[in-house]
Amino acid sequence: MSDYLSRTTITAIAIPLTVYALVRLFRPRRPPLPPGPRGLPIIGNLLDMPKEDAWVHWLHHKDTYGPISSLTALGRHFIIISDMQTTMELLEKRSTVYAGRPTFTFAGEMIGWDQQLIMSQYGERFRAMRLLLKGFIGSKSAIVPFQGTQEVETRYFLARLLENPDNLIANVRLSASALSLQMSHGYRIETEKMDPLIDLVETAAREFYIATYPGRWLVDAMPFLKTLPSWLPGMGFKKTAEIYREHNYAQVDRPHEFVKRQLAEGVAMPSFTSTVLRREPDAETEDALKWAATAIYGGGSDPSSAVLGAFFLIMLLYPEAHDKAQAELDSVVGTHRLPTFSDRENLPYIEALMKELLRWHPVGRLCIPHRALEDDIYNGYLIPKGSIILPHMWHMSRDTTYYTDPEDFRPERFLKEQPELDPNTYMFGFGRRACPGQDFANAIVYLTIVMTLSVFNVKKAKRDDGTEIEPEVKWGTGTVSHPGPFEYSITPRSPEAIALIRSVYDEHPLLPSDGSKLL
Ligand code: HEM
Repeated sequence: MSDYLSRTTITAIAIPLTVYALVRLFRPRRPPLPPGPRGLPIIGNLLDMPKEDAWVHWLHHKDTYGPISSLTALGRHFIIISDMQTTMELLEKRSTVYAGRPTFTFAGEMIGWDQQLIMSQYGERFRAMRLLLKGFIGSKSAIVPFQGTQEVETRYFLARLLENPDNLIANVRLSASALSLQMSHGYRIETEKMDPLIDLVETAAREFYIATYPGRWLVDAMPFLKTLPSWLPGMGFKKTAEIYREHNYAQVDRPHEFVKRQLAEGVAMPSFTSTVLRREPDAETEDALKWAATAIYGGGSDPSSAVLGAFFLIMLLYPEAHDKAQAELDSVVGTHRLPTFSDRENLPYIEALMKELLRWHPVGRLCIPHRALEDDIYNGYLIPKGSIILPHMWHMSRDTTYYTDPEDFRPERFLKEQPELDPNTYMFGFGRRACPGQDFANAIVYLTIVMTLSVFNVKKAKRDDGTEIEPEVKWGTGTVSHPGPFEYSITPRSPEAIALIRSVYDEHPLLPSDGSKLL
């Protein structure tokens, strides 16, 4: 009996083991992940993840592991791509596979940032938002109707700069916000005091950075925590999520309702929101509309002001570029009027300077992460579904395959008979997630540069003894990299320039802001 039992037991154990061994032996082998640092049991590469300044942290990956490398932390795969060819092959050619964004329980599900275009997942709602934006700002011709507004706003910028040259960066931001909100909602901001809508948007943006800070919210690693009752100890994050959620939704709903009231009263300014609302959209389209409208100012004003902040710093560091740009403006436009959009095609040096500005200081050095929506195989490596993809744009901007002496700021590289690679092909991102505001962004940058240089000299500040002060070059470490504070001198070029700047108040008297109409 016991013999029989032991034989049965052995058989019962041996059969499944044999089957398991055979399955393993004949199972198609999963290709390896791209190379990367060796991880520890359970936590994987958690200790290899960046604590701050992620783009610097990943710099060495290209030399150590090649153009594509990987890490796995707490079961999540991160793929770092450091060259153009791999990026284009994956994110452009296989764009549907890589059209996702990382998911966050706290920022996404609990606060609702996954409703915002920039964090939304690929699908019908995403496509509806992108389609609405495409018709409005998705091409050079689409933005033409807003050029007049842009010219007036940029002239206000010059006038504020003349009155208060010390507030350069705040003024740049104000201008980008003023323009974006006019385009998105026909909303005129307060310029004398803090505007309530900008206050709300900036609060929500600050909270977004806190909410997506890697490793800060335990609920991202253990999503079940969100279902526990709020009175339990350690559940304070639920209250925080509630407050942040209120701000996130308010920044979307309040300007949208403002436009609806303006339309009802027959006083709505032309804008993205009023144009689509006039077509009486169904509920789904209206929902897509209000979140897409938020993307115009939420997605646009920060990177645009970062690029312009970099422009002013670069003018101090490379005075020869400043002088050449001014000389071109003087010969093409003259000094009796301000440049406009119609001058753009006759200003090749300015166009080259804009490209070099984008390349030399990539404001989004690691792009916005994409997420693989299915398993993919590239060059024999497995990129598992759910992997977070980090395209290292800074590396691309410094690649000597495309750029000679990449550390030099040299607009001439784009004016050669064989121009070097135009950074517009990658600095605005890739595939289905590429920036929808590229032409609008270039228009903002163009007009600010040409109008500023035609009436102001942008130079290094001087000490009392006349010696120049070298500006401090320090770049912010956020997702969008702004320059740190630096000293400068911005002075009008002539009395004629002063008169041109001031003429905006006669030609376009300042209208009252809409701040008080935002309920
Ligand atoms: C010079 C200024 C700008 C730069 C350098 C820039 C760059 C970028 C980059 C690199 C991305 C990520 C693309 C990707 O994931 O592959 C992006 C996304 C985005 N940008 Fe821009 N951008 C700028 C201005 C603007 C403007 C003016 C708008 C306003 C409409 C805008 C709206 C957006 C939105 C909504 C997204 C998210 C798209 C999505 O997830 O589908 N950006 N931008």
